[in-house]
Amino acid sequence: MTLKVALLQIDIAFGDPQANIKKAEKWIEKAANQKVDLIMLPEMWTTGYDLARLHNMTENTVQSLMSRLAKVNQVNIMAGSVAKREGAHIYNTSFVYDRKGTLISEYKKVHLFRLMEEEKYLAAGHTKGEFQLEGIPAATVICYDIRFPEWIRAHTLSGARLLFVPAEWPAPRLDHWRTLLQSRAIENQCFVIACNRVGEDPKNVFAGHSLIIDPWGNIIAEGSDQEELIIEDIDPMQVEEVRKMIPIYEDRRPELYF
Ligand SMILES: O=C(O)CCC(=O)C(=O)O
Repeated sequence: MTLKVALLQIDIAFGDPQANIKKAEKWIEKAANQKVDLIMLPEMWTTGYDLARLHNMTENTVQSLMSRLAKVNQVNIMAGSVAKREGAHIYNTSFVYDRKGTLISEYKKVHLFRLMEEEKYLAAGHTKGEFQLEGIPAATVICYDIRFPEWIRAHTLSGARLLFVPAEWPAPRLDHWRTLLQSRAIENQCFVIACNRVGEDPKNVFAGHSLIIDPWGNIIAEGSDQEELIIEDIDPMQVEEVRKMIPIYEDRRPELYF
């Protein structure tokens, strides 16, 4: 069984949730018309990194909208991440909805990125981002999380075969983006499906170059640095083939690693 995946590589209006939600709704309809199985958005796509004003912009209506769009279009939606308030804290939180519109995953970014001052405005999550996508073990991590190979390995050790990475990755470190994502795919023998934004905010230019990488490390789809709908088929069975050929999970020596 193959899965047709659509990445919405969009620009994000700084601190303007209404404009961003309207745009996402249009792009989701456009992708759904192409009969895809999953639609994915980037990181913090309702607000961008307007962190100082986030307390006025935590957007909880977006959850019911994503659930409705998933159900109406009978498509899985990996809804990137948005700022979500819980009590006194705001978290960089990702959501996944299945074809019935049911919330099947909620993940709060664990590693906060100091270079963009996340630790000043956001609280860090403490739990893994595992879920089942149409019976396939999958996981979400967010942007900076990919610099922590132990965190990704923790997810693949408990079964993840598909790794989703919503991001707002800046252009000056495009080489890191590509190399880190390819490394995570090769060393964990899993698919990596990474949706980055394009455009700029007052402090950063963003790279685009969203990527879909197979478990052998081949880049099977790559965006440009412009807004774009990227659609690609993936075959999750490829994970088993690669893991059989080079059985790293059997050959690990964890007793020596700490
Ligand atoms: O690690 C990086 O270079 C970029 C990370 C980032 O932009 C983020 O986590 O939002």
